Amino acid sequence: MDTILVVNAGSSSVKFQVFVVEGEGRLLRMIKGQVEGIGSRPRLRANGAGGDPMADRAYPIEAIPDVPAAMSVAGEWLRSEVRVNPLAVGHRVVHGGPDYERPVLVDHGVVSRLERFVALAPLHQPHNLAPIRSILANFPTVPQVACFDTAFHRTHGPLADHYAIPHQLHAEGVRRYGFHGLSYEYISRSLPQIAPDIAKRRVIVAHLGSGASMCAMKDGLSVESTMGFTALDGLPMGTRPGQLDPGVVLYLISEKGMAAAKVQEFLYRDCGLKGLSGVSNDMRELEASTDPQARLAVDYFAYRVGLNAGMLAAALQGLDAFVFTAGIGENSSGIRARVAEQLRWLGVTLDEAENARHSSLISGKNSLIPVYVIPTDEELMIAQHTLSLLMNGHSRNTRHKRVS
Ligand SMILES: Nc1ncnc2c1ncn2[C@@H]1O[C@H](COP(=O)(O)OP(=O)(O)O)[C@@H](O)[C@H]1O
Ligand SMILES: CC(=O)OP(=O)(O)O
Ligand SMILES: [Mg+2]
Repeated sequence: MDTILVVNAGSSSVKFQVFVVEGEGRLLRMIKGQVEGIGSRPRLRANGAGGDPMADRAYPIEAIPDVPAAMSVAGEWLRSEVRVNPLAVGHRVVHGGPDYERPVLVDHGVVSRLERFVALAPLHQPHNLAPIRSILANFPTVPQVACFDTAFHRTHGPLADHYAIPHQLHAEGVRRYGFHGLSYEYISRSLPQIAPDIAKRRVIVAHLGSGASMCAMKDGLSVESTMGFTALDGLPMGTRPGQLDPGVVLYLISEKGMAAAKVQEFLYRDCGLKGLSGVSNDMRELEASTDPQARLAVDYFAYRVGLNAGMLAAALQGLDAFVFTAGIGENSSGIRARVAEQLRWLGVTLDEAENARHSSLISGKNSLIPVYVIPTDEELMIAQHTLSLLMNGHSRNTRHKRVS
């Protein structure tokens, strides 16, 4: 049986799926699993093709303190209990920089070029590259494909791609890349089936997970995003602040004497919902808490989603649909209701019962803008890209520009 293994390391989870490759390049999902709750309540869950449970194990926080530990647990489970022996492995790689605008077959040269972006995505890039390196070393004949979060946003025009800084920096690669592109690509490809009337129109997709961003789509393509050069900008996240006056960073350096590495650690790990609430980085815990700071963090999150929706609606010059996806967007009816409140001025209303049921269409009958919940599937996108590179035997991406 030919299979494709997909690995997706996020900031609070390691997700994996195994697909069987059937005739005519059809993919059939065989296993879907994740180690989630890294840093809060680690848990390994995996289901088989029909959703049948294959594993559900909770771990103490010290047993899986970080993404590498989660990767080992997932890898060990796949090796010992599933004995996967894949035809190819597809990886999510968060930062593709200015060079990579589509998925690419990986070799040592590609890995070293992608290493240059580790500093631009320190929560993700090292963990995306580690399994690639390990498979290259141990199974050098297994083809591997890197699929980039940044690639889907390469359709941005110059206004969305620039910061107001001297041009030389843009030429070096200091650009507004945008992330979560595999998730947005999946939503873009799903919309024609789910909502054919709006698929080609002006849509805001809110990818609300541990990392969170929003994308303005027109005709199924990304025209603007809340994230930029790194995955720090835009919405508040589990442990990242989102939009922040750069003056705060200068203050940390000049007044608090923080070195660059300390500032990086602070911005990626100590801010966001965790920093603001002082309670948790996990939205489930914040929603369950009566702590006033936890309440503030939840309100702040919904408020900032609303503010950013206004910005993206301006980029689109109107709005025809709003889509929720990812961990919070798919599972928290409470956050969706709060966000919808923030969008009331646009004529958005929710149907409470449909929202509570996590239905696909959750807007009220008289809502001026339809609101959808679409579970994302970054791993399916990666598997499809991996298979198509295998079948078409595509060459490696060769445009290489300087980044720093
Ligand atoms: N039922 C729920 N209610 C509220 N938040 C949830 C729920 N389920 C998951 N989440 C949130 O989703 C986050 C994980 O989202 P996910 O998209 O998987 O993130 P990542 O890919 O960055 O690890 C968790 O940190 C948690 O805050
Ligand atoms: C780019 C990013 O923030 O990814 P994730 O949400 O998976 O952490
Ligand atoms: Mg994710």
